[in-house]
Amino acid sequence: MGDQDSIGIRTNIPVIDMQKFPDSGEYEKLKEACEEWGCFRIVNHKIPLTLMSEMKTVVRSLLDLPMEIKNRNTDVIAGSGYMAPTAVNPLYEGLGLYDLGSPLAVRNFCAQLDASPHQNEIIGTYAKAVNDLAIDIGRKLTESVGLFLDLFKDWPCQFRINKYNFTPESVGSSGVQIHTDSGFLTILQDDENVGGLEVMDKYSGQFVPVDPWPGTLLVNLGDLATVWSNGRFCNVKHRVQCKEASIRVSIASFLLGPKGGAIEAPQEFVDSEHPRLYVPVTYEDYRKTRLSTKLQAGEALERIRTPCNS
Ligand SMILES: O=C(O)CCC(=O)C(=O)O
Ligand SMILES: [Fe+2]
Repeated sequence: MGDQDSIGIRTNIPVIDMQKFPDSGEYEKLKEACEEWGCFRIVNHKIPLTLMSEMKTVVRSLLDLPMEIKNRNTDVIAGSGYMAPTAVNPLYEGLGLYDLGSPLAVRNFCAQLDASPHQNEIIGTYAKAVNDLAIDIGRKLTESVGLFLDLFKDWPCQFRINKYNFTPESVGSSGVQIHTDSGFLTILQDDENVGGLEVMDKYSGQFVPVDPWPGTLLVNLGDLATVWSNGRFCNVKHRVQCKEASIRVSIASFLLGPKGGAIEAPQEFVDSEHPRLYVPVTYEDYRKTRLSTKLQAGEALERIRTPCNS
């Protein structure tokens, strides 16, 4: 699925039209997108375009705050707070909020950054809308493989506001190295003008550029989607490259996993031909494994393999 160039290399990620559900053809496309790419664009989602652009304006101004204010955005869970540029990622910085579904967490985040009541209102509205959309997509994804579960209702969502300080000197270098997301799924509002995001085609190993497409959103599946689906869904490898000398801003919202509960493949995905690949794991434990091993591109899944594949 997706377009191919003249020598058969896939060049475009799939597009899912949210308004076409419950059309069975769209479910089929969604399933294929999850299995073949672990990544797709969504069009005709319910997040108003005005809210998306107002949110971009707000996050740009938060990222422009002085360092001493951004540093007040401290971790709530490991790695959830402000990340300043580092030697490994000198062009990247990000602010973070855990958890989007909690009005109190949103208020705390805004208070730390001295956000105005207007900014607070926009962040709160966006957080609720994206949280609801993540749950809706999660549900459609499970329906696409024939399961009707209310799996995601209480799962926390975290967001990261990413800024890439691209300059003429940095063209050609890396903004964020190759990685997979560790949670279940990610909704990304990428920069409407500045490209640089690339996803890996799992067959060819080649990177495919994800060009900006204003008004749409990108969905990436993470490691826990691979665990839940017993290896059917692809945890897409991706990276951000500096392609042009312009500041790039994106908002990534991660649907992580059940709070404190373990995630495991349902029995429907396990049979003699498809033995259980992974032991049940909580998001928190899996995240610890990723951080302690520094394995960022899905390799940490090997650490939770079922010992005897029963
Ligand atoms: O900035 C982007 O487009 C991607 C960011 C990303 O991959 C992430 O935050 O996990
Ligand atoms: Fe990512």
